[in-house]
Amino acid sequence: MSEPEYRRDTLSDEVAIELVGLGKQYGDVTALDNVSLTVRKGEIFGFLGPNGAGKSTTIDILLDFVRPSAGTATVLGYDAQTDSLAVRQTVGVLPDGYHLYDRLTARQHLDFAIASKGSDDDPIELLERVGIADAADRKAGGFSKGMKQRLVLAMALTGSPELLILDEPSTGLDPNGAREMRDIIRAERDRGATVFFSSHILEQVEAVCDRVGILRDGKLVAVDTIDALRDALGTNARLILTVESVTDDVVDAVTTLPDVTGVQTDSETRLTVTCAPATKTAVMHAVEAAGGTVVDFDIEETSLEEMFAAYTTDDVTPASSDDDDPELATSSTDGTEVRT
Ligand SMILES: Nc1ncnc2c1ncn2[C@@H]1O[C@H](COP(=O)(O)OP(=O)(O)OP(=O)(O)O)[C@@H](O)[C@H]1O
Repeated sequence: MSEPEYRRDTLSDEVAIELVGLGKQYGDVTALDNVSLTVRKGEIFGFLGPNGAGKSTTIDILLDFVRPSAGTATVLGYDAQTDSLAVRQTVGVLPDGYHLYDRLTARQHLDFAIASKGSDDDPIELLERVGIADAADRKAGGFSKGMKQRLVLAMALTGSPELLILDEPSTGLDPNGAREMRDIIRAERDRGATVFFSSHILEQVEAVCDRVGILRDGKLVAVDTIDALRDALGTNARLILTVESVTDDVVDAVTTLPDVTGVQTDSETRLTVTCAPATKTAVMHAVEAAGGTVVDFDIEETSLEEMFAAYTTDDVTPASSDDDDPELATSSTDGTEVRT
């Protein structure tokens, strides 16, 4: 058995993508710096990061469009550089800025993809999946941005690949298209495929991803579920209390608590308290001890944007999740589901 075969057999059981110490230098620019990551088979993995973080460079290395300066990338057990033909044959790809042939129809593009993959897919069925079957015999040159994106996705789905690598798949899609994209990504995972995709659209990522990795300046700064990353921030919980009467005593009692950074009286019965997550219970106790009666509460979780900013800018620093307050991880007094 040859060496590449051996590597594929051993690694491909559980691992879809393996990056080890991956680095890429463009002259003085460090596009990737010692990135190590394992994407498991069968998961939907979101690859996030601000503009210029290195997402496309990583994907380009996986597909051997770009050679790394350091480290290795393995795709379904194949070395991305030495076995790049096998990778391209096996993987479904939606690259950044894919070039379509203006004078060929959607059907002809699919025929080409089907022949390249050696699959027996029906081009119309593929076009139906991505919602452009009625444009099968129109030339791609006249397609809108979203239609082009859908056509490239149909090409990526050809041959039911074990792994889909999608670079910004929602680019150019309207809200319906974005929803259909999410449905397709889930359906692909459900049939057993692995989906690795980069995105700026955080709601899209949260809606479908099992785990995410966040790149910043070429470094991988976090890998986990969105919930775990949000919990790890541990900052800026906002507790919105409805109290029978917001008295001065109640406000004073809350304001003097340690780890309370803001108290705002919204109305005679509403108080918004900004505090560390672990202080939320103490706030409720303080209100009651000062003679207030809490009739309802709600907790605002860190928004996706705040979370993304925390991991990718210097303004906010991710903290440990050890100070989470399990007492409040239930529901508010009006039965509304809340999260800490
Ligand atoms: N061919 C190239 N020559 C020089 N620098 C490059 C080249 N390709 C990428 N870079 C640089 O490498 C860094 C990473 O770029 P990359 O395109 O991978 O980021 P990205 O995360 O995909 O960004 P975006 O979200 O804007 O697409 C950037 O600083 C970019 O300018």
